Amino acid sequence: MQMQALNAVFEKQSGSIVFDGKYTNEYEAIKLLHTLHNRPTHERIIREFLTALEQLHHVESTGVASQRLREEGNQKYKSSSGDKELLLSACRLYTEAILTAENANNELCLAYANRGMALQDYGYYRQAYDDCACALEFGYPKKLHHKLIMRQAYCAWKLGNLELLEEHIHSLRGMQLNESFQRQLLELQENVQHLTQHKGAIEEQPVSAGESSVHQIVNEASSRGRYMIAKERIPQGSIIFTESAECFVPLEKHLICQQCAATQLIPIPCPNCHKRVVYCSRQCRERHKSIHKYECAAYKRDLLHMLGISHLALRLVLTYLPLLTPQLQKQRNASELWHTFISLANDDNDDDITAPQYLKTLRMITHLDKVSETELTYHMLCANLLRAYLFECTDFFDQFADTSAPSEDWQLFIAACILRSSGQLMVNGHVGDAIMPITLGLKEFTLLQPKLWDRPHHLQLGSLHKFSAFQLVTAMNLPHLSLCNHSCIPSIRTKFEGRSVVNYALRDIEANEEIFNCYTGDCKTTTFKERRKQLKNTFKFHCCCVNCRRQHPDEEYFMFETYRCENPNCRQTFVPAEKSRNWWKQLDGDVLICDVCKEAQNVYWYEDFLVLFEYYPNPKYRRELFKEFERMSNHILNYHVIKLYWANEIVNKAFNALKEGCPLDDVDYEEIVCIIRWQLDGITMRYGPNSIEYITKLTYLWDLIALGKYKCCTKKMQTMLDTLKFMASEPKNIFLNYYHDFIEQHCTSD
Ligand SMILES: C[S@@+](CC[C@H](N)C(=O)[O-])C[C@H]1O[C@@H](n2cnc3c(N)ncnc32)[C@H](O)[C@@H]1O
Repeated sequence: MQMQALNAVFEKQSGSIVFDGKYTNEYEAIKLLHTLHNRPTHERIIREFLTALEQLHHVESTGVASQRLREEGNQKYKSSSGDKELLLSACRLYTEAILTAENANNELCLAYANRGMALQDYGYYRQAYDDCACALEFGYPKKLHHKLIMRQAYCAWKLGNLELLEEHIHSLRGMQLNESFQRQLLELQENVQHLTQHKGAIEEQPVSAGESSVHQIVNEASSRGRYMIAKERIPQGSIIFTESAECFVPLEKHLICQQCAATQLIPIPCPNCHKRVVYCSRQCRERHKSIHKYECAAYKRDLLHMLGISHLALRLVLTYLPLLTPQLQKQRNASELWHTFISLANDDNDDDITAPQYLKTLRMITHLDKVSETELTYHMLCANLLRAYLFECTDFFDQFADTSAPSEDWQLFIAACILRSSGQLMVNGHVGDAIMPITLGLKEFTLLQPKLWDRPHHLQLGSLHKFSAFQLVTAMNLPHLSLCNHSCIPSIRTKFEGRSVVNYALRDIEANEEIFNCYTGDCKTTTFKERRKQLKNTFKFHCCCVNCRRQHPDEEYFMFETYRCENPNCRQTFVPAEKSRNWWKQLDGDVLICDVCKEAQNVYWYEDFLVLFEYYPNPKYRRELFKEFERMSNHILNYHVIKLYWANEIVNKAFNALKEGCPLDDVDYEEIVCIIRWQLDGITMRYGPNSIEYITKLTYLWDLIALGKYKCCTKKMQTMLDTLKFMASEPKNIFLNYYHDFIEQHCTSD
């Protein structure tokens, strides 16, 4: 509905835009919009659209709904008496109560207070501490403050934070406390003496932003622009550089921390924008304030997810503009503002490695001059809409009141800046991934899943495979990583760690060799034709990498698509024509034809397999299925995509059967282990041994080891453990805990 409304708004506007001549720059493009004879009509249409998007809510009814949820939570809490699952169920209900309350503060504070109590019982002390602070912030009854402060003091003690503990003890000393609270206070005072070390556990982990000197940027006039090379030999697996994104946005409405991109969090929402923005801590909420104050009204209207890359462009402008304002405030009009801004972007005197991120960002390449008029119009209209939003719904432009240029000129300039950032991000933006539980809905939180955890950050036995998938969660601006040019055989592997990245050498890189990223799927997962199209459409170049220069650039891809002809007179290996390659995803679709003898394959082996798969719970058919899976190799070679796909389905089915109480015997387990190991070898071939694809599928094997169904030798285990280095720390800690809790004891020495 909203998307349709947006399209209608854009359609009404785009009809009156006429490009006369060649594209000049973002400023001129926006000026074209600003000087249209019917601009007042356009402005009215946008205003009406923004008003229609407003989603008002009734504080009273949200309050009532929140209260109901909190009371349900209370019941769970009361019945929990030490039961961890029930305790987490209570936390989950309290979380819903917090999200539902929105800004019904009288309920919000109670929901926070109750969640804080349950989280403390569970052992999430940092989050419990913050919940108490939130309860106080949103108006928890004054006469009960001592309860929350006592809880905060307790959590501070558990977190080893002496400073906070002392602060809260000090407040408690000034309060009237009953006997029981006096006793608790005494105990806490004793704890102060035990706590000699300040561990500062409430502090966010510092992000290493240092860039090592093993690489450098080459800036010479060439059609492929700047690029990165190795200054010295970089061995496989070593870190080339790290970078922390100053700007990112969550993708697909994922409820991740808007400040640090943590995916595993107990949410502290902004109460004013309909549960669309959450943080992992109060500290993150505080740090994000300078951005959120201008985005809150847009989230409230659910506007930003409709605008794709322009949202990240807006964040770039909101983040970097304050740094540029000193140079801009003396400029008298939009044209001067623009020229000053562009001269900063063009001034590349600074060394590219050490330049601050905003300068690197300003200098990112854009191909807006090469996009179609339709595409350009779309991005112009998005930028203009965001400009109008900032003007109509926020006080963003007030900050320029004392500068030389009038507000109208600042508006034009800001829209041009957003458009420029959008163009840059089209070719420089990055998408970050995260390992998350497979079945988790968008509004669910990993840490609050009752059936998953045994205690904080420690999974229940047999649950690791729930982390067998990853999702794309962030769109990020990483201007240093963006300096890597593309190759279909990349030389780096990027690990996404919240809003930071660590870039490892995928293989040995020799001194002076160029360091390549891959902007598309690589040459093993996509065809030459697919990549060529994407690189041309989005990145505006033809790839001439080592692979693309090969006589058969699809050779590696075809390794996973090769068949042996069923025709006894042929029996040749072949790769089907592109249009029939997906025959197996839709059996009544295309026919598979041998490329050599041109005979249609009747694929009986595949149909037999599918029938057996349906009868999986029946042990007899299951055994047959395993055999049929093996026999597939008579028809599809190597680590064929079909076999890799079905390996995963069989393993999944086994774990689902286990969940549903369908017993598997030792022979089944042996077969499943063989399939998982084969699958892991295939994934290693296709995606690499340190890939997120490999790590996520490792979870199945680890669960079987933990359940005592497979004995793994220490050496093999060490190889698996080594891959964890390529994981973000949030899931890595969970994997390591799981290893120590359940796996270590099952490893054999030979
Ligand atoms: C993310 S930027 C890479 C850094 C860029 N070279 C620069 O100077 O800012 C992507 C753009 O670089 C250029 N590029 C990247 N890889 C290339 C390649 N292999 N061959 C030619 N041009 C390339 C294209 O213009 C592409 O749109």
